[in-house]
Amino acid sequence: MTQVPEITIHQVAKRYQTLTALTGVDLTIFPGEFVALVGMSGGGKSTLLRLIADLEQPTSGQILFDHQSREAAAPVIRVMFQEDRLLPWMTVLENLSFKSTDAKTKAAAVQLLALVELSDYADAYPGQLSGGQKQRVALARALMSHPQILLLDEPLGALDALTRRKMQDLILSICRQQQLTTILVTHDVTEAARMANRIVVMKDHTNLAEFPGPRNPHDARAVGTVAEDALQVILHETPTQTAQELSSVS
Ligand SMILES: Nc1ncnc2c1ncn2[C@@H]1O[C@H](COP(=O)(O)OP(=O)(O)OP(=O)(O)O)[C@@H](O)[C@H]1O
Repeated sequence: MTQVPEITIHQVAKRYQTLTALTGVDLTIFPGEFVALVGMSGGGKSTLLRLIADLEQPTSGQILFDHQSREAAAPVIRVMFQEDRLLPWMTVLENLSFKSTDAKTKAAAVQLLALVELSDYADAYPGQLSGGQKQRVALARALMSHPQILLLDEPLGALDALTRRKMQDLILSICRQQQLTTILVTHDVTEAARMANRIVVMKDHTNLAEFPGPRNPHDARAVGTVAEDALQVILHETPTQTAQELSSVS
C-alpha cells in the first residue's frame, strides 16, 4: 500500500512586492518524517514554514494535506519559535491550560509538564525559568492540542550548546514517541543532521538538494559527514553540479 503524503508542496512561490522569497518549491513529506530545512540566511526557510502553518498564503502553487485542501483536511499544526512566546503573567501550568477549569485539560497539562521534565515548575512564572526551561514549556504548550504536524522555527537558536543538545534529544524522543510529522528550520547543519531523517537544503529560493539523515543521531562521525555534505552544497555548489553529484552518489 502506498503511503499518503502528510504534506504535498506543489510549485509553491512567494513574492513580497518585487522580492522573490520562494520559487518552484516541490516537496513531499510523509507522516512521521522529521525534515530539517537548512541554508543561508534569507533563503526562504521561515517563509516556507509560515506558508505550511497558514500564517501566510503562497503567491502561487498549492499546499495539500493528505492529498486534500487545507480546509478539507483541517490538519492540526503547531509552531514553536525561537522566542518562547509564553504569557509572563500566567504560571507554567496556566500557560498550558490557559486557566481552564476542565479536569481533563489540567490533567493533560500536568502530564505534558512531566514529559518535558518540568513537573516541579508548574507554579513558577516564565520569568523564573531559564531559557531552556522556557523552551520546554513552549514545547509542552505546542503539544497540548495534539498536533499531527509540528513546525520548529529555530527553537533552540538562543540556547547554550549543552542545553541545546539536551533539547534536541528531548524533542527527538517526543516526536518519535508521538509519531509527529516535524519540520525544523535551523542554521546549524550539525543539528539538522542529528535530528532529521531528511535534510533539505534551501538555496536560490528553492529546495535545491536533500540528504538522508544518519540512522543514528549519536553516531558523531555519520552526523559530521552528512553535516559537511550539506554545508558544501550551501556554500559552494551550483545547482547543476549538485544535482549531478547527488545522482552519481545514489
Ligand atoms: N514579511 C516580509 N516582507 C517582505 N519580505 C520578506 C518578509 N518575510 C521574508 N521576507 C524576505 O523573504 C526572503 C526569505 O526570508 P526568510 O525569513 O524566509 O529566510 P530564512 O531562510 O528563514 O532566513 P533566516 O535564516 O535569516 O531566518 C528574505 O529576502 C526576506 O527579506
